[in-house]
Amino acid sequence: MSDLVIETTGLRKEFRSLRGGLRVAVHNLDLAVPAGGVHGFLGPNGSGKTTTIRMLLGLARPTRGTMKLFGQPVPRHLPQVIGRVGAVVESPKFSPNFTGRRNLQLLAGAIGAPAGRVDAAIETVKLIGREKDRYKSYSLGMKQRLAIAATLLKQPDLLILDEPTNGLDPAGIREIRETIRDLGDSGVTVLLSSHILAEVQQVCTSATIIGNGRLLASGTVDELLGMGTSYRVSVPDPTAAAHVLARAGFAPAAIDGELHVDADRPADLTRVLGEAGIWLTELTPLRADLEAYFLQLTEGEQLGQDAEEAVA
Ligand SMILES: Nc1ncnc2c1ncn2[C@@H]1O[C@H](COP(=O)(O)OP(=O)(O)OP(=O)(O)O)[C@@H](O)[C@H]1O
Repeated sequence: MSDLVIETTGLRKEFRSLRGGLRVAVHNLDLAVPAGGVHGFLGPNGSGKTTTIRMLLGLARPTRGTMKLFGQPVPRHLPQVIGRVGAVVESPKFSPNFTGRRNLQLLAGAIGAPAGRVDAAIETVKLIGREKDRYKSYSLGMKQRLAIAATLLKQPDLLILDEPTNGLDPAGIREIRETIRDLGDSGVTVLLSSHILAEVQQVCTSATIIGNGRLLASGTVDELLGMGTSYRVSVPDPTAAAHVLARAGFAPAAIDGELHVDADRPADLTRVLGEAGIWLTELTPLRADLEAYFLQLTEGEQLGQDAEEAVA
């Protein structure tokens, strides 16, 4: 039995453009989101995140491929699982003249959720103190938190948030990120789509990186941080070390008098050099965040642009 909450295989979505071409928004995407924690769905603008989410929620039809939520094929079995899924994809419609709390009470009534959940949801998203103010007086960040509160009324096991910090000021962003982290810690699986690397690095436990609708990398954030990292190798004899590393299949480079080498696992460098009797005086990772890695992966992608593909 799979413990994946979201699983897509060969997922593809084509849109037909007015000029008769095909725009492939999602290319054969294999997405695997494990249960628990916050999973980042990271990609530049226009890379296919919203399209993928809309397909998962039954709002758009895939051209090809399969999707499962909680191990159930969707959209076929969506009615069986949708009760376990909360999503903030588009701005929800709240009544501007009602208070935040009243809006939630109406929603709770509509879905048959116990009234007690309203206050619990308000507490979770940290709207206490403002819940009796009219919705129209809320800041963008408060509106976003109310939207998340609305999804919590059905106590979802999976929460899908499409770029929830878009358009917020720094304080609003911080609050939403805290709320998302708390939800992940509380056992809800959160899929957080974002084009902001720092956000994924700060909030997520695992992530999938896409560019132009294609999977670029996937794994725990720690794995992604470690992948393809470049190291500065300090040794008494850099020339000898460069020979040894090259013989072992690495590609050492002498940059500004320093020896730099890419490696997935730094222990491999230590071992190879140690076996040749070369002892490191220092091994320093040169890239400590996802930013450079992400930029490297998405290099050559048409960031934020629509990729037109001619009909084959
Ligand atoms: N209904 C549609 N008809 C035609 N093309 C579409 C449609 N919806 C999305 N696209 C195209 O599909 C591609 C992926 O868009 P999508 O909104 O999924 O990306 P995204 O990663 O969510 O980007 P953003 O962060 O800007 O929302 C884009 O090229 C977009 O123009």
